[in-house]
Amino acid sequence: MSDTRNDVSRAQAEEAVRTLLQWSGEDPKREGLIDTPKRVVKAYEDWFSGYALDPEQYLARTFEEVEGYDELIVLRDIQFESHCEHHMAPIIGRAHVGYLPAGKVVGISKLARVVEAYARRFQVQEKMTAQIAGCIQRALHPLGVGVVVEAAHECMTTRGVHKRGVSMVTSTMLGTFREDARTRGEFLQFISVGSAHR
Ligand SMILES: Nc1nc2c(ncn2[C@@H]2O[C@H](COP(=O)(O)OP(=O)(O)OP(=O)(O)O)[C@@H](O)[C@H]2O)c(=O)[nH]1
Ligand SMILES: [Zn+2]
Repeated sequence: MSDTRNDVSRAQAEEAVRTLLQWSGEDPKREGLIDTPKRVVKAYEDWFSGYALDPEQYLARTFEEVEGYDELIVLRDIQFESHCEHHMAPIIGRAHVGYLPAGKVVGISKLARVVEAYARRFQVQEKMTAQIAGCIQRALHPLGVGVVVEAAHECMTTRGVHKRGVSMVTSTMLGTFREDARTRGEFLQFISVGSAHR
């Protein structure tokens, strides 16, 4: 892993963590905290790895053998972890993604990869929801796309208003999902049907 990213050296990033520790009331030099800046920077590489990814590229490979399939395709309960851009606090949730193909069909894991690539960035839930839908629209040109995201924002649970058990639900509907109540209804029905994993 490169030592400098986006014009910031690893040493500078670690120093920033040390500053926050000290600002919080800690002694960054005490034994238990010596390696913490290093760990936090490593964790950031994981949590924010999405900036280095090009989500559309995951949808470049399509399956011709299923090109005749012209019904709804839905991947539901795609779990994700993100961070809110206002407080840098975790957003934990799941996304449901559906599209009505117009020829191009992708491997289903790729839809989850698109969600991951956008989740591993600083986010606003509405923006992430629209980004996922827009990416699928641009890459596959389907007849329609629907994305529903349900998530808990830790900036609302562990701080601030301190409300547990609150979920934010957002959706972006494009094409037939927006214009045709039947397609939208079928999608919403698909994602609300009980899953074995819930
Ligand atoms: N719409 C939207 N709001 C978000 C999201 N993540 C966090 N927020 C909200 O962003 C707002 C930021 O409000 P501010 O008043 O600037 O920040 P704050 O003083 O920390 O607000 P409180 O959280 O109410 O303490 C808060 O209401 C958060 O709940 C998101 O994904 N979408
Ligand atoms: Zn927040």
